[in-house]
Amino acid sequence: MTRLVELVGAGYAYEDGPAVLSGVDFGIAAGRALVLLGRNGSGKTTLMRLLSGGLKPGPGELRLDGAVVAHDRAGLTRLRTSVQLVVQDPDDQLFAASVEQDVSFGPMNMGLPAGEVRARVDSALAALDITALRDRPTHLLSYGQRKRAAIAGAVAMAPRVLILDEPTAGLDPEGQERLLDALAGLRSAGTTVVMATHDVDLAVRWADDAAVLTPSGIRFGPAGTLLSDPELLVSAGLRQAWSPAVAAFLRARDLLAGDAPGPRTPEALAAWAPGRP
Ligand SMILES: Nc1ncnc2c1ncn2[C@@H]1O[C@H](COP(=O)(O)OP(=O)(O)OP(=O)(O)O)[C@@H](O)[C@H]1O
Repeated sequence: MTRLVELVGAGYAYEDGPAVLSGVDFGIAAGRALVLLGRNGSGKTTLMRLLSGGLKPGPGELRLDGAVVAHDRAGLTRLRTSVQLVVQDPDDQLFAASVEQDVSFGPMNMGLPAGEVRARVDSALAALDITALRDRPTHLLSYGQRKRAAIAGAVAMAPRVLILDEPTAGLDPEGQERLLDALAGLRSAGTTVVMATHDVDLAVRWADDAAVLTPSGIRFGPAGTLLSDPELLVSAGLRQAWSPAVAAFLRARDLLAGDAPGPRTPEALAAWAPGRP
């Protein structure tokens, strides 16, 4: 599995504080949907900021395509054309007067020609389904619209890896589905997407791989396996996911073959149940 960006032997402590992360060997593999889970304060945001260059690991190193990233202007500029982080609160990210101005800021700052900037903005707005909001002042957008505008700003940088800190938090169910559709479109266009979330059900449904931050370190593996492990979930302060719990219940009653995947959503269970004995 090719790791686009990775931390090797990495740790981080904020000034005057204890180490938040230590001994981290962890990377983002091309083409996989990766979810980060862990209790409040476990270090998810810190990990994402290390992977996207906002923080410098100490000790350890960050590598992009296998080469150590220098945390200087040239190194970080190169990193940011490949890896983009969208922070949790869109108001920490949006700063320009209109959606178009905000989304075009990154590509303009890269010195791209006007036509290329325009094409990237058009494509990012379309990907997040906010083309109609192009001229709207950012401060007049709804929270969900601001979330999508902030993500569009990162998408306009055409990153290979898009890292999202709790992108669905605060969105209503329809807003969550719209966002997941947008992420599915980005993934099929070749972008590797990583998200931090506290929503274990969403993680099971969405992710290929999971990284679970526990007091004894980061556990990494296939999302379906890791997030069906009750002990791991308890150690990470997470509740059990709905679909593995339902599958275990059905298996215990011989309603589901041992290796068959259970229904992934309540709607799928409702559709599946009538045909069962
Ligand atoms: N700028 C900072 N200065 C000092 N300590 C910080 C800073 N940012 C985070 N921390 C501390 O680092 C630890 C990890 O925080 P981090 O934000 O990475 O956790 P998280 O898993 O993203 O949490 P949450 O789920 O609440 O968003 C916490 O103990 C936090 O108080």
